[in-house]
Amino acid sequence: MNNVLRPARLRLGVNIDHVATIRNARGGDHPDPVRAAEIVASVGGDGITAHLREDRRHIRDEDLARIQAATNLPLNLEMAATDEMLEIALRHKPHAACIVPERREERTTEGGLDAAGQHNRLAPIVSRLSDAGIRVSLFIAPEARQIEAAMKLGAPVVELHTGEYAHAEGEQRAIELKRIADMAALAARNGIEPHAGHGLTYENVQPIAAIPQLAELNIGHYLIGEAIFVGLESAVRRMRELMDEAR
Ligand SMILES: CC(=O)[C@@H](O)[C@H](O)COP(=O)(O)O
Ligand SMILES: NCC(=O)COP(=O)(O)O
Repeated sequence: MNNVLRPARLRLGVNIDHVATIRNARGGDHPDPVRAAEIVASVGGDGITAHLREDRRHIRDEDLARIQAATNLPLNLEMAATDEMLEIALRHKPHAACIVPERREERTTEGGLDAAGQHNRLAPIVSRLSDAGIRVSLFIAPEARQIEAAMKLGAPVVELHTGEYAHAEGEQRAIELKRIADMAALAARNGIEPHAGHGLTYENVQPIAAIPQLAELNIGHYLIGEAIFVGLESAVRRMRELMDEAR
């Protein structure tokens, strides 16, 4: 492992969707995801991730500009590959757009984007985002054919879905971890910056953070849940410490 080029620092992007989930439960404006973004910035988070779902169950359109105005942190906008979301991304020009699969009836993002099967649908969206100076990321399962598809699409970044790893137990977890490590290495060898995220917690983050090629982790639901008990500052700091220890 020593001869692998490690990105200087593993970045932590904090997904603030579920602050908005709690806000929306009562229809008002508290708690405000913008306040969460400001706290993340104040404790050294490296970016804000927000998923504007088609059903607007958490983050809403008006949140995007407010988040962008509130901090200098790069915004990673998670979006479905639809004309509506493309138009929104082009209007807001986030630092990055992470294209994710979306099904309205799902509780959370259940699998990766089928970049291999949807080349023709994705190609114009990737081009238009890239032409607008938005860094495109594809949220994919850790599979070689999906990395190859990302290469064909010219995506500079892939985010490897860590959900299967997070849910696995015993020997299966080691198998899932190896898939992610192998695919991070494959992506990096082919000039694609690998990120990872979904379902990461204090308990399972370190083996992922130790994968040398990974440049960024995006973590949300667990951090926002933990913030209820210890505050968002402490939760982000603790995650940062665990990530640093793992490297
Ligand atoms: C794409 C992803 O893994 C997460 O950002 C997740 O989609 C957050 O939103 P949900 O919790 O609504 O799935
Ligand atoms: N892309 C993954 C993400 O942003 C956060 O996922 P989770 O930690 O909320 O499961």
